[in-house]
Order: sequence, then C-alpha cells, then structure tokens
Amino acid sequence: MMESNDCVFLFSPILDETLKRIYGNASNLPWEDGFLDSLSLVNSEKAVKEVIQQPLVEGIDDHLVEFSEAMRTVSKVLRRAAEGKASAQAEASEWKRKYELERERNRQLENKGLNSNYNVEKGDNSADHLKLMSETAEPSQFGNEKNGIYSHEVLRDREHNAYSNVQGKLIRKASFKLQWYCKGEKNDQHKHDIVSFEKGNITTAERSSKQICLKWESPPQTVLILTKPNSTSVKVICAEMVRWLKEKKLNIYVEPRVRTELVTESSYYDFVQTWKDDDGFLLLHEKVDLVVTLGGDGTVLWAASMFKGPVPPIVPFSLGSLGFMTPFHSEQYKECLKSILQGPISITLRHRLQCHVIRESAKTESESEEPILVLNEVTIDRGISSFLTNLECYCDNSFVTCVQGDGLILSTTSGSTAYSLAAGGSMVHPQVPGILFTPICPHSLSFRPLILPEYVTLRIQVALNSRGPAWVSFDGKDRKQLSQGDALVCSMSIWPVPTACRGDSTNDFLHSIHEGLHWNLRKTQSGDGPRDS
Ligand SMILES: NC(=O)c1ccc[n+]([C@@H]2O[C@H](COP(=O)([O-])OP(=O)(O)OC[C@H]3O[C@@H](n4cnc5c(N)ncnc54)[C@H](O)[C@@H]3O)[C@@H](O)[C@H]2O)c1
Ligand SMILES: Nc1ncnc2c1ncn2[C@@H]1O[C@H](COP(=O)(O)OP(=O)(O)OP(=O)(O)O)[C@@H](O)[C@H]1O
Repeated sequence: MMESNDCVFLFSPILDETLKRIYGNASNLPWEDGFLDSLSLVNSEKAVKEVIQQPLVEGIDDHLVEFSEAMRTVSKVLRRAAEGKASAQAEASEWKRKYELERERNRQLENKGLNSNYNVEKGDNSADHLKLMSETAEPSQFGNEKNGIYSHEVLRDREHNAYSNVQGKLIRKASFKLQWYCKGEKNDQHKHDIVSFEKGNITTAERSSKQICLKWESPPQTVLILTKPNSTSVKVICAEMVRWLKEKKLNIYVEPRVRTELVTESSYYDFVQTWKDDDGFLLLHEKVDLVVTLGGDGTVLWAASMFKGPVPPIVPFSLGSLGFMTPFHSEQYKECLKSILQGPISITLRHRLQCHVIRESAKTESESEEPILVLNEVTIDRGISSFLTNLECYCDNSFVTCVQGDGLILSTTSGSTAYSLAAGGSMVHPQVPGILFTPICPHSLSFRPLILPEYVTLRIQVALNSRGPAWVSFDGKDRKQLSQGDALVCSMSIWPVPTACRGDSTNDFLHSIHEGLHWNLRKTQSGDGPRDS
C-alpha cells in the first residue's frame, strides 16, 4: 500500500514548486524528520485542495492536468494518514485508560485482600464486581508470561512484611515457583491460557489447567501443623513430628489447644509457637511456608477455612477413615516431609467458592455479610422445615431454574466427590475449573445436575412466596437461616488451596476414587461362556 511519504517522493519534482507556493520556505513544511503531525496533515490537505480548485489558466499544458491528478491523490493519502493517526491516538488513549483502570483495580484488590488484616473482599458484592475480581486477578494467579507463578507474586510479599521475627530470629518466608508440567515433563510453552485467535485461526493450543509443580527457591523454614481434635493417634504422631521438625531446625506453629496439650505432656515443647487470637492468626500467612494436616478430609477443610486469603501449600496426612484429599501416609511422615521440604512437589490447585449472603433487608448488595470461602461446597437446604425449598437460581443474571425439593448444592470440583456425589452429581477431576449445580432430591422427573464454567456468578434467592425459610451451610458448617427474599451470591474465589500430591493430581484422584469410594468395583466377567462369532 502506498504511504503518504512515498507519494510525496513520487511527485517531488512537481511538488517542490507548488509546496513553495503553499508553505513559502522549507522551515514551514508540515513534516519534520519524515513524520507528519495530524494538524499539519489536515492543513496540507486543505492547501492542496485550494491549489486544485484554482481555475486553470488558458494554454495550460498536459503536465498541469497530470499534476492536478497527482495532487488529488496526494490529498487523498494525506487525509487517510490524518484519519489513521487520529484513530491510532484515540485507540492509544483508550488502552491507556483501560490500563490505568486495571492498575487501580489491582491496587484496590491488593489493599483489600492482602494487607495485614487481609479480610476477604467486603463491600461491593454485585455480580459484575465479583466477576471483575476474578478477571483482574487471574493472570497473576493462573499464568503469566514467565511460564510459572511465583509465591511472592501470589502473596505479594512486600519489603516491610517479607521478614518476620520468630523468637528473636529474622525469618524470611520461603519463596517458591509454580510451573506447569505436561505428562511429567516441564512445559515452557504456556503462551496463552486457553484459546488462540492468531491469524484468524481458533486453536485450543493450551489447556486452562495442567499438572502444577512447586519448586522452592529458598528453603522452607516455618511449618504450621493442624490436627483433628480428640484423637490419641493424632496426638502421638503430632508430638513425634514436632520433635523431628525441630531437629531439622524448622520453626513450628500449632493451634493454642495443641500447644497446651504438648506443654502439659512435657516442658520440652516450650519452643512450639502458637497465636493468641484471630488477629494473631491472620499474621501467620506472612510466616508459614507449609501447612501439615493430621486427620481426615475434615481437617483439610478446616485448614482451608482458616486462610481467608492466600493459602500456603498444604501437606495432608491421612489419619481419618476415608481420606479422599489426604494422600500421605502418617507412618511414613519422615520420608514424605524430607522430600516435600526439598521439592519439587506436584500440586493440586483446588479452587474455592466465594459466598456472600445478601439479606432482603439490606438496601444494597454492598451491605452483605462477611464473605465465606468453601473448598467443598455451599449447600442451601430446607433444614428443619417440612416444606419444599423454593429457590430461584440465576447465572450471570440469566434465570436458570427454580429448585423445588430438599435443596441445592453449589460445589467445587474438589467437593464433587463429597455431598454433591451423594446427591447424584458427577465426580469431576479437581483440576477441572467449574462449578457443580446439584439439586438435593428435586421433586421433578426431569431435573439433572449441571456443571457450569468457573467464570460465572450464581445467585440463589429464597422465593418471596416460599412456604418456609431455607438454611445455608459452608463445607457442612456455619449454618445460617435464609428468609424469604434473602440470597446467596457465589463465584470462584481468587485464592485456591494448593495441596501436595503423592503422585500427581490425576494419579491421586484415581487412587482416591478406587480406594476411598470403591468406584466401579465389580467381579470380572469370566471369558468362559458364549462369545460373538
Ligand atoms: N450426604 C452426604 O454425603 C453428606 C452430608 C453432609 C455433609 N457431607 C460432606 O461432609 C463435608 C464435611 O466434611 P467433615 O469431615 O467436616 O464432616 P464429616 O465428619 O461428617 O465427614 C463427611 C465425610 O465426607 C468425606 N469428605 C469430605 N470432603 C470430601 C471430598 N472432597 N471428597 C470425598 N469425600 C469427602 C469425609 O472424608 C467424611 O467421610 C461437607 O463439605 C460435605 O461435602 C456429605
Ligand atoms: N483443627 C481442628 N479444629 C477443630 N475442628 C477440626 C479440626 N480439624 C478437624 N476438625 C473437625 O473435626 C471433624 C472430623 O475431622 P476429620 O474429617 O479430619 O476426621 P475424620 O472424621 O476421622 O475423618 P474421615 O472424615 O475421613 O472419617 C471435622 O468436622 C472437622 O471440621
């Protein structure tokens, strides 16, 4: 395509003279160093038009006709160049505006989510806002141009809180890097998240979630041990583990209840640290490199619920009966912890749901109660009411359905093997990003569970004409009553729970459904019988 400067060059012999007529001398020419500014372009175009519109003098030769045609072309090109430049400027300022907006949002998100008392987003809970939060946070959380996630990017360790004082020693929180692995091999090809539109071709070049691998960049120094209460076997293992970790020169935190138990047993455990109140615990995320759980799935849920923002990697040891999310054997804790402390570790990034209860009496959605994060599911049921629940369900403001039955479960994929499974939902691999929409005993012949994409915001409202109230519970806990008109708004949280794998994510999942749930266990049919001939 011909550029404006090419044109000027093409007609330069004829132009020279004419331009002198238009601009006088060279210093008034509308370009400098080969670049035209848009105002000059418009002026040049005007001047060229004036020249063209001057009546032809009698006896004019063919050259002038040709010249006039050339000037028309120059005029056209100059106009296009001016238009192009104006539109590029408009586009640039629009991108700048978007960038500033995005930066401001990220800054607000960082302040709200990650300051010292990092309460999960209060205030504005509108569907758009919730969606926006996950959108803005996604690049740093799930992928970036460096083919990995750095812990200091996730935790936004700032200079002032990067060091903490533990028993008079300055301790720096260990930094780690998360990388995507593909079939056990390092994959550096994470160019785009899901879809590429390059050259008009739509390709699913990369998958949204892959096996993730954690590599320590500095050695972990502080471990938090969380234990199932009232269990003698847990107490014994916990005491042993504390001694072993102490030998490895690690700082150890336990819950206040556990510290009391340990110190009562022996004053040897005086070095074990704990916290006094909720504020004390909130500061722990700045110190803890690793969380160890000793118990069943309920203890993993408990650990996750304690972190209302970013969660350190969790190593779940099995001391329960089912242990779907607890792949490590407690008898082998020394070998397991040795290899975990050394790394690299395969990680399952378990997504959580962020839930807000919005009361009918609240004047605006921003007057909602404190949000709650769930690792398994949020359930709305009829509780002690003998009437059917009447729940109006919306997905990104589109009406989905009305649930008339015992209730509804909104589950993560990690929770798909818990209550949702019992209510007839599918079992879904925990790395699949999605929200399960599973009714509980719907009074309908045609209701089937749904799996919705992770980016949607769901709103479940107790119908105004419902015969009774409903009850909401979070990972089976914190039951709250929902009166007619009250609603629950639910979307994917930006803070997943990273749990260490024994093999890899898929291997552990399949092992759990076979060993924990005895999935598809059937006697093998013998080949001794009739066959297709
Ligand atoms: N009908 C049901 O199946 C039913 C009813 C209520 C609660 N629950 C589940 O119990 C969970 C709370 O667990 P808890 O230990 O505090 O209560 P709990 O002590 O009552 O144990 C519930 C059982 O669910 C299992 N479980 C928990 N999370 C799981 C998961 N992600 N995959 C497979 N199994 C899982 C546990 O191992 C345990 O055996 C809730 O989040 C809910 O999913 C299930
Ligand atoms: N540190 C803790 N503090 C208070 N409660 C806890 C703690 N850890 C676990 N719990 C609660 O104790 C209950 C039982 O825990 P968990 O599920 O781990 O053990 P379990 O019932 O023996 O295991 P399983 O469910 O596999 O049989 C759960 O409801 C859980 O929320």
